[in-house]
Amino acid sequence: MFLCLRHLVIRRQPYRKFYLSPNNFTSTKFANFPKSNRFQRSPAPSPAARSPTDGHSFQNLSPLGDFVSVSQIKQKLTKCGHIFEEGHACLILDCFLCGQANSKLYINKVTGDFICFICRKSGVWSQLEPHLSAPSDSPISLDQSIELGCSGWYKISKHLCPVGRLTEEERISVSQLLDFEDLPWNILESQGVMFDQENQDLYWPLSLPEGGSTAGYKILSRDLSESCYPHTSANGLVRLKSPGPSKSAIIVPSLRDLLALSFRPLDGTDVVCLPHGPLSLPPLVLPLLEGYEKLTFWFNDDVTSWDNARLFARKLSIDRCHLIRPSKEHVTAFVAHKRGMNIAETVRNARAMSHDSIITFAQLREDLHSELYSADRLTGIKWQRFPTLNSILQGHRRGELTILTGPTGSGKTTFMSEYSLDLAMQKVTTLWGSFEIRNQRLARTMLQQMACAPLQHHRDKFDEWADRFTLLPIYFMTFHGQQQLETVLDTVRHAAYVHDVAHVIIDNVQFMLGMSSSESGFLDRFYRQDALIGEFRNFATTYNCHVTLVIHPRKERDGESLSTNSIFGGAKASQEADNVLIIQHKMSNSGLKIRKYLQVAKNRFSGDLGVIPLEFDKDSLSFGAKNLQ
Ligand SMILES: Nc1ncnc2c1ncn2[C@@H]1O[C@H](COP(=O)(O)OP(=O)(O)OP(=O)(O)O)[C@@H](O)[C@H]1O
Repeated sequence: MFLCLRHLVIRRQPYRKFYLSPNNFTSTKFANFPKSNRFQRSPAPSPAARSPTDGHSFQNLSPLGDFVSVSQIKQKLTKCGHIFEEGHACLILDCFLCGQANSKLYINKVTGDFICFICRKSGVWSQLEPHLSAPSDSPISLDQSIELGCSGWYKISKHLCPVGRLTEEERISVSQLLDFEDLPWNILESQGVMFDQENQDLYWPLSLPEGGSTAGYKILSRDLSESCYPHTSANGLVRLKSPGPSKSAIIVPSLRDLLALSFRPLDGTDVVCLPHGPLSLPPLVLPLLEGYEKLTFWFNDDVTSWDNARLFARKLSIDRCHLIRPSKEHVTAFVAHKRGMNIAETVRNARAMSHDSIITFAQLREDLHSELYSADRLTGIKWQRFPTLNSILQGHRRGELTILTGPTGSGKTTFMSEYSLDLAMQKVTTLWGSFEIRNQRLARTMLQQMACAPLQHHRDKFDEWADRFTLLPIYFMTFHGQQQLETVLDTVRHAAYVHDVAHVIIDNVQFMLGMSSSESGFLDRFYRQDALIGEFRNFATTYNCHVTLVIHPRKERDGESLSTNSIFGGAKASQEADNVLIIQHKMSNSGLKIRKYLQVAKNRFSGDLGVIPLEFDKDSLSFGAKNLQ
């Protein structure tokens, strides 16, 4: 029944291991690898792992294949006589697959995936490699090619009309809906924007370069929210070109920001709106920004925007990225326009995002100042369902490691499901590694928790709820049962690069420790768990991603409370963790009822500890505040 939940399921496939970690970056092998691309090699998901909505991204086009480093790719290209240009995120060469005039082949320097926007051939390095030395007139047929058009488009298009056909009354109504009095209709018309007369949404084509085709649509709804069609695989850009050649661009998260900047175009500077706003920057979008020498992020000052601007800058090559930093006066481009502020000056004041290896306090001061004006950045994203958790932990912050433990069957998975759902509903991109229970069951629990009602009694509502759930940024790994640590780590790193994942949950780590129960096997498991925790700690820091590890307790004696010492393994788990959460049981005074509570046993951020009662509601499978539809 849950097959129709169209979330990407990441399936790890065997491949030749090859790492580009920050630690081995200095080796000669990778000496030429750009600083911004210090990511580890990632695995290729199988074609079977593709979701129907994700058919267009690099990641989903990746079949099985060996991996190579950027230096190996360069060597191979040179050996086969291909002249390439070293771009910021890609290697760029004339597309020998189609040979059409001006067609370019972009090869991602981190993943090795390739794309040509003219012939629309795309895939992974192992697919391209055999064709590098093929004579140019030999027929080339790649296993995978993508059609960047939108197959389901005709279903929507019957309600759409070009904005040029709107009556004056309709235009006034749209301007009011968007709170945009001086909406520049000429721009909307020239960009081919369409209006959905049924839902009153604006459909803005996401364009691709060179062929000028459409990769999907960015939709601005009447409630001012923005989404994409197709939902996750719309990978083009909305771009306002400045007159004349442009070597720089301002990157804004929303269409209203883009329109606001159309009034005072800056010489030689384009304005670009990302398909998924500040939430993710798919690798397919990187080639579209290759031509710019300078990129300036003008995002909001919320914690997700701030964190992701830094992540995106790493993907795009941080050396060319600038940021309009949150300050007391920080407003979005849309608000700046409404207030008649000096846009050119704001853009001029954007600061470079890269620092030299040695910096002074004067440079750090900027960051500290910005941090103070973005309170959320310090304290993290607040849970809607667990207000007491907010008062103890202050919020959910990137780059931290949390350990959740509790007796067998105490509700660790159920609690973590709701805890992560709450965050995902606030746009925290989440990757679930559920080794113990199948994704179908986990998805059912989450859907029930989102709906706050038992699914089996509301079958008629299933489609409505599933549609809502589909929009949440949640990905599931398809692992089940015992897995190799490296296999899981590779998948997690891949997801961090491709999907900008902000929260990874591993439930539970015992499934990466092997099965042995002999004495030496037991010690070995201790050792392996320490290594595992070290690896995930490293990942959390390097990728600025929050990792939550579910770990079984070491011993469970009836009636005895657990402590940080009860976590399975050595002391490494509690030492490395920033937060330790323990689900505890407590017998009521009458001895008839078991009460559960969540104990915050470690909190590195503020040091505050405490307990949160967990009242389980069986209908909604929920511990959190009720009536939160
Ligand atoms: N407080 C609770 N009261 C009653 N039932 C609960 C409670 N919490 C969870 N459950 C139910 O108990 C079952 C087991 O819960 P869950 O899988 O979350 O526990 P767990 O601690 O992760 O288990 P394990 O130790 O096997 O990993 C589920 O069916 C869940 O719906």
